[in-house]
Amino acid sequence: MATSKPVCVADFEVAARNLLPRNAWDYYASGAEDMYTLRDNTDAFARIRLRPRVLVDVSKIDLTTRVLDHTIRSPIGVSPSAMQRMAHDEGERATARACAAMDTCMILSSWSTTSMEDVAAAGRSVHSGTTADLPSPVRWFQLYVYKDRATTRNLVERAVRAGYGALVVTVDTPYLGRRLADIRNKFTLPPHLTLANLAAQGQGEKAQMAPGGTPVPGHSNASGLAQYVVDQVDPTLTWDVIHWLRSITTLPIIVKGVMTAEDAALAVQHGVDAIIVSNHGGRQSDCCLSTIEALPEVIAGVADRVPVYLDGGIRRGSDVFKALALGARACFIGRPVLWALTCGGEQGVRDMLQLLEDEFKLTMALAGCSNLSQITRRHVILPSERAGIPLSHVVPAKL
Ligand SMILES: Cc1cc2nc3c(=O)[nH]c(=O)nc-3n(C[C@H](O)[C@H](O)[C@H](O)COP(=O)(O)O)c2cc1C
Ligand SMILES: CCCCC(=O)C(=O)O
Repeated sequence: MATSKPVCVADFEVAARNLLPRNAWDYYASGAEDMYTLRDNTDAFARIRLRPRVLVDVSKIDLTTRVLDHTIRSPIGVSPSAMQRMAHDEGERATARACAAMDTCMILSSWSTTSMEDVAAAGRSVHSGTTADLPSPVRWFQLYVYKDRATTRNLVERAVRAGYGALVVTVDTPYLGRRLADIRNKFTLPPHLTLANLAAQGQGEKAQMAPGGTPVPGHSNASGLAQYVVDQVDPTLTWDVIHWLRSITTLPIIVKGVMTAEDAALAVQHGVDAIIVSNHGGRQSDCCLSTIEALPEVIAGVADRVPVYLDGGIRRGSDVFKALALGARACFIGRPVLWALTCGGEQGVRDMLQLLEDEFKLTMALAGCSNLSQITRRHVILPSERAGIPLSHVVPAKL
């Protein structure tokens, strides 16, 4: 932990940067290519301003929300990020315990360095220790679809058995984005760690990330990770995969990585249960829009038929407020979890989530909202509106 307690998410980042080995820091922090989208994800939030309402009783603020059929304590969940044991020996277990303690949703990566069964048990132990009637923690499993469908099917079946409540299918990664630092570092997983979900199904050798093998599109000189993706992950996926998944599981299906109205409408047509607007933290296609800028069109494409969540660039409670004002039902956090994990394991992640929750609650109070349904489109003002287009042209007043 830093010598003084972090007072904002950025403090966790500075502390983690000083603690992590280069290979791990670069992998966690990088975006693709020139990292325009990575920067835009945060900068675009900063360009949105609030329209606070006053003289509203905000002495009690209710942050609870529902994600699919689960009630969680606040609309701030945890995105899937691979290989968390590079940050802290307890890795994904610590994140699971922190999420359970904070009563929020954790999405576990397919490429965790702890098996999904061990993570499931870790999340559960916090709750079962003291109060028997507390609900099980909300955990979803993020799925990469392997070329080998038997491998994929095994992952899904194990996720069901381990009690995961939904599948989050990542759809923005037919190949890995070009992350220059990882290429320079020839990034691979440190030798004492494995992609535990694959190793647990007897595919330890597939979880090696050695350069060499099938040529990687766009990578004259690939990182071990990019090579692993090109060897294993199915780049032929189409919307048919949703129907295939439906044929093998009854779990709700969420697609992660939708950025346009067209794909949002297709996702609904193909029967998904929810959408996560995500550009993979700017790690896949550089130059695509920030997620907060893409959110309005995705919301329009969905037209209230399924819930829309968002990740990418959330670093402040006010960012969560802005996303909800623009129509997201909840937000998910990526890198800040890895920084907090590095700094203080489970306690670090709890502190970071608490900090974001406190900031969000204060933003609500200062904007005159005492529950989430009171956060509306009229609470935010976009750069185009600041530039002179009157808000009344964009959102009709509902007084
Ligand atoms: C180190 C790292 C690993 C990630 N691993 C995965 C993954 O395994 N599966 C996935 O769907 N997304 C993965 N992501 C993307 C995140 O789920 C999320 O979309 C992104 O980090 C959100 O942006 P933020 O970091 O600005 O909060 C990863 C992101 C990072 C930074
Ligand atoms: C297929 C990529 C695996 C991990 C990941 O999603 C990331 O590094 O961004």
